[in-house]
Amino acid sequence: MVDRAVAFCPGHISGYFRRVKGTSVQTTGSIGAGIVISAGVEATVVPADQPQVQVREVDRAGSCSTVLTASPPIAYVMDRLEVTAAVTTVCTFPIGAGFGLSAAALLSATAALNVLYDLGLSTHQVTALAHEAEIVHQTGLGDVAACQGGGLVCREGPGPDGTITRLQDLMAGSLCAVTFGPLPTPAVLKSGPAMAAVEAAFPARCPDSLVDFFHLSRQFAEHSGLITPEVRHALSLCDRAGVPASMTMLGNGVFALGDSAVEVLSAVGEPFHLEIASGGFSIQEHVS
Ligand SMILES: Nc1ncnc2c1ncn2[C@@H]1O[C@H](COP(=O)(O)OP(=O)(O)OP(=O)(O)O)[C@@H](O)[C@H]1O
Ligand SMILES: CC(C)(CO)[C@@H](O)C(=O)[O-]
Repeated sequence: MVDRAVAFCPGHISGYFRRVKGTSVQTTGSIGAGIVISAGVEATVVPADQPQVQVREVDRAGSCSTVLTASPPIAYVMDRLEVTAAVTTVCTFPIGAGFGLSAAALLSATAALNVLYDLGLSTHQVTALAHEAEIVHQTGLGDVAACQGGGLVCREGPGPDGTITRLQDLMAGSLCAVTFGPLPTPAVLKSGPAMAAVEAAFPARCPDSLVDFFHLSRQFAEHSGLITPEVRHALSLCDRAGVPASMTMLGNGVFALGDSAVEVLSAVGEPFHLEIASGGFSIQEHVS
């Protein structure tokens, strides 16, 4: 009998995406490209009589505070699994800023619940359920599929079983991001005009390098209609300094590549240092 299980899942920044409506939730999602980042979500689960979720964020000073006391997509997972538990998620990056944290929370919580209650789900079944919750709640489209592994990810088919190519061991140089506040994913995904512009802007090929990824992402961002005034200002500073940069999808923020990126973005915010993760979600610990 396990008393507590802990799992971790990296986050994901989408550079460009296009929604795909399939014939089932598993074939519904998005195609596009992004990077899986080492910052993500750790989920700890313990048995409880009622489903409970606490969403905690650690700020830059290291202090941890509860930012939400509910997470409908995680509650959905418990309902589908017919289990109740107290789930605590902890992240070090802000929620709603384009770091794919809803997907990371879903994958880590589902994986931990599987261990806690010895449910016998395969990795594929854990991923399928997390993706289902993400699609049903419109908290994301392609992040669960991306966070099955690491690297620079190109998804050419929707859902966790779509064709996914991962470029690993990239000569990344320095990567960083700034955020100017949340851009709630469900609000954008539910907007017809926003999604029509996104569809028209989609660059229909995979990147062959990190620099190419920034180039394609920026082309997409420029045509997507999603660039906010703060993002425009930050992108102009990057352009002037010759720093490849684009908008974090879907968040009101910018991510950038290269040794001078931190300095340039420091003029508009406090940059988060990014690392490309080499793998996807995993169980960290279970205590009997
Ligand atoms: N760390 C988390 N732990 C638990 N639930 C979360 C977490 N992050 C997001 N969620 C759930 O997903 C909902 C939507 O979050 P949202 O998709 O805007 O954030 P995000 O995934 O960080 O952003 P994005 O999808 O743009 O990268 C939240 O209201 C919450 O219910
Ligand atoms: C919709 C999205 C841009 C943000 O959650 C991402 O999930 C994606 O690439 O599908």
